[in-house]
Amino acid sequence: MTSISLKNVAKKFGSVSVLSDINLEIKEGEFCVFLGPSGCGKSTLLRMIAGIEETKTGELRIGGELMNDVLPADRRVAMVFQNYALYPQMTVYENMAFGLRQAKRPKDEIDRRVRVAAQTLQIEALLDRKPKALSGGQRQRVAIGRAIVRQPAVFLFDEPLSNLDAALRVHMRTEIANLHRDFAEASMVYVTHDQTEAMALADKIVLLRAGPDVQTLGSVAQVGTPLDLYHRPSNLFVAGFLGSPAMNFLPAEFLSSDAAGVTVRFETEETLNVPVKGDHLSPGCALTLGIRPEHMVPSTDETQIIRRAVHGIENFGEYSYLYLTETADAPFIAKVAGDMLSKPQGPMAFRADPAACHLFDTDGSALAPLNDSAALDPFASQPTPTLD
Ligand SMILES: Nc1ncnc2c1ncn2[C@@H]1O[C@H](COP(=O)(O)OP(=O)(O)OP(=O)(O)O)[C@@H](O)[C@H]1O
Repeated sequence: MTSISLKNVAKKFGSVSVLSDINLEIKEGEFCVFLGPSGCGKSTLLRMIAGIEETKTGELRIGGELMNDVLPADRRVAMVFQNYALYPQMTVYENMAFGLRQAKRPKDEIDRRVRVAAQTLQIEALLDRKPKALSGGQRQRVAIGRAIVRQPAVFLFDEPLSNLDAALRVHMRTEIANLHRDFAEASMVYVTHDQTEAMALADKIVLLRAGPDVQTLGSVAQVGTPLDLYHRPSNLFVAGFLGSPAMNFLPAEFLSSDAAGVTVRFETEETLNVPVKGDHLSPGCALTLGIRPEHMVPSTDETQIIRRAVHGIENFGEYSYLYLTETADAPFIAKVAGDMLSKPQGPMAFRADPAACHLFDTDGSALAPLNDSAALDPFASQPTPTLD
């Protein structure tokens, strides 16, 4: 049993609170990613699981056992740090063997475990080198190897790839996914502020948010699978955090609600229907419509249309961004296939697929979809194109 459970966990540094009321269940074998903006408390939460930071408020359990007062070395966790934290005076072999020697494991067992881990990570040829003679990617492999040899129940990763260049990050990401497959029973908790890494690796994302100022607390904004958070954000923060370019937000006025959903009107007098529940809303109340750039599809339809002038274009060959506002303050972007436009132009019509539209209440919470499963992945029911 290597599940991790946090109940009403909070954290203060002196008088400054950084985390409040964290309740989480991470299942055995699950790959859980803590994602969120800088300073929201991701690393602090990870370090609390590791035991490097104390947990004085709430309950932290690993495998059902209360860990609040258990020393880091006795938690069966291994942590991989962003800066690798290798001992510069030791060889790769000695770095990987260090924890086992401290634990007074027999010499032949240490040797066997180090060599198996080195083989898994393809660093056997580097065992006699010192860290300064390694590339960034090789150093990170050694740091991961040092975690593997301890055969932990829980792997903790604190932004392990952020010091690597873009190509190597993608490569190491695959290696970490393979590690998860090879150590299927170990739970993995991974901190990053990179949403691509989170989407690619996670079984479950815990998206944390910081308060509006440094005195307010980090808290959980939403927990779910990557696609759950992407397709069904429960609030404006989650909707705006995941996705690049970010989701477009447009102020809208509530007009009516019926069995087909909610109808809203924009300043431009255009109206849209969104399949969400709105029985509780009063006419005229202010809402926010959310639609992702890739769901703004050029169209000749007459209904469900948003018409805007194209003020700027970025062509990337495979796709382009059309900028539909003059200023960058509140960007409104359509991401369209290919390079359909070469210069700005007057009003152009985009169809906003109802299933891909989100509506948010004045407090920022998402209005519930009429059909939960459809909203989770609005395009799941579309047939896969075939090559005839
Ligand atoms: N030892 C400490 N003493 C005082 N404040 C701390 C300490 N460690 C962290 N903090 C504060 O706690 C908050 C959360 O820090 P933490 O490093 O957990 O955030 P993070 O989400 O991991 O950020 P980043 O992505 O920038 O690493 C920050 O405001 C930070 O300044």
